[in-house]
Amino acid sequence: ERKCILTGDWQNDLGSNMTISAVNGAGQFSGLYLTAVSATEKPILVSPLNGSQHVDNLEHPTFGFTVKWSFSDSTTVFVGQCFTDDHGKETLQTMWLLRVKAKSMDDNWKATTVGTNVFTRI
Ligand SMILES: CC(=O)N1C(=O)N[C@@H]2[C@H](CCCCC(=O)O)SC[C@@H]21
Repeated sequence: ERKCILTGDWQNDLGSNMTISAVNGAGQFSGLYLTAVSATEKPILVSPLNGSQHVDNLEHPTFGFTVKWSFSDSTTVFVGQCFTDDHGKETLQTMWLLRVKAKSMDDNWKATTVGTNVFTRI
């Protein structure tokens, strides 16, 4: 069957790149995320990510990871699944929640955005 281990380099349709390190026996991994876009005006810097994927059944595993942005007070969580097409091409179909820091509780309602995004290997 077609296995999908997330280790490696990925790019999404915004042009953001991520590198995922070795996935350990428990499915845990870390990595680095370089976003091509940002909600802040601050200079973009590489940011750390940590997450885990299912490794018990490597057929189209689900995963999740968190990016703690190094250049802003925001955090993004990604959740998704790895699919492999008939030619062996892998894609990560994800949804994400970006939480930016709200100035006060009054701004809490508008501090989380959601989106979908697809990653392919580079
Ligand atoms: C994959 C995807 O859609 N995104 C991506 O690659 N970059 C943007 C956001 C970057 C946030 C940077 C930190 C900040 O602006 O405070 S996370 C969701 C979106």
